[in-house]
Amino acid sequence: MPLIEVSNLRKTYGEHVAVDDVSFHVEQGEIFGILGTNGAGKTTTVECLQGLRTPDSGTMSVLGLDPGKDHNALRQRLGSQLQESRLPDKFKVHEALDLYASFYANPADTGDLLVKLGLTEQRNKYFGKLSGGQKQRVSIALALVGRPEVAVLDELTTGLDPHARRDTWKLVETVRDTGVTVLLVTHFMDEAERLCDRLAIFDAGRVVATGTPGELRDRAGKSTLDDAFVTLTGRD
Ligand SMILES: Nc1ncnc2c1ncn2[C@@H]1O[C@H](COP(=O)(O)OP(=O)(O)OP(=O)(O)O)[C@@H](O)[C@H]1O
Repeated sequence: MPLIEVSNLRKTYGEHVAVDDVSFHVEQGEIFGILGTNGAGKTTTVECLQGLRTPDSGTMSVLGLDPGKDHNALRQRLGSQLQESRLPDKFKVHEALDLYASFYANPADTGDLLVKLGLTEQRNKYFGKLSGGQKQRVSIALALVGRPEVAVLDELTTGLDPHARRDTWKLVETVRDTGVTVLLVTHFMDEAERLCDRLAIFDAGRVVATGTPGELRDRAGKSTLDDAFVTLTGRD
C-alpha cells in the first residue's frame, strides 16, 4: 500500500482554483518530487497533506491517516521544512533544535543530529549569523528532529550557491537512505532530475504527468527533464 495517496484533490481560494483534480501516490522510502513553476499548486497540495489546509474535495491518506481528521497523530510522524521557514535571528541553533524536539513524544538526540548534519561547530551560533547553506541544514535538522517517517522539504535549495546545493542534495539522499520517505517540492529541474526517484509535474493546479525522471524524458521524447517539462506542460 502506498505511504501517501492523493485522489482528486481540489482546493480553491475564493474564485481561484489552486489545485484541481490532483491524484498521485508515494511509495515508502522514495524521494518523490512535486515539480512545477511558481503558482502551480505545489505548496497548497503539501499543506493539505499535512492537515494545514482543508481541501474542498478529494481524498488523502498519509501513513494510513486522514490529514483532516488525524492531524495531531500525523504531526508526530511527519517532519516539515516549510517554504521560507525562518527562525528569529537571535535563536541559537541548539535552542531551536531543543525547542522543536520538545514538540515530539520520541525525538531524535539533538547532539547526534547536529553531527549528522555537520552543524556541531554552529551549535552555539545565532541563526542570523549562519550562511544560507547552514540555515538550510538547520531547517532540515528541524524537519528531522521528531524522527519522522515522512519529511516534507519545500524549496530546499532556493538561494544556495552550487556547492551548498550539491551538499544539500547529498544530505537529502542520506535522509532517504535512513528509511525516511521524502516529499520534495521544487521548481528546479536539475534538482528533480538528480534527486527524485519519481515525481509529479504540476502545471496550473493540475498534475500533467508522473513517473521517474527517465520515464518522463522518454514520454516527452527529450533528453533532459527541462525539455521534457516544457513538452509535457504543453509549452513547446
Ligand atoms: N492563502 C492564499 N490565498 C489566496 N490565494 C492563494 C493562497 N495561497 C496560494 N494562493 C494562490 O494559489 C495558487 C497556488 O499557490 P501555491 O503556493 O500552492 O503554488 P506553488 O506551486 O507552491 O508556487 P510557488 O512555487 O510560487 O511557491 C497561486 O496562484 C497562489 O497565488
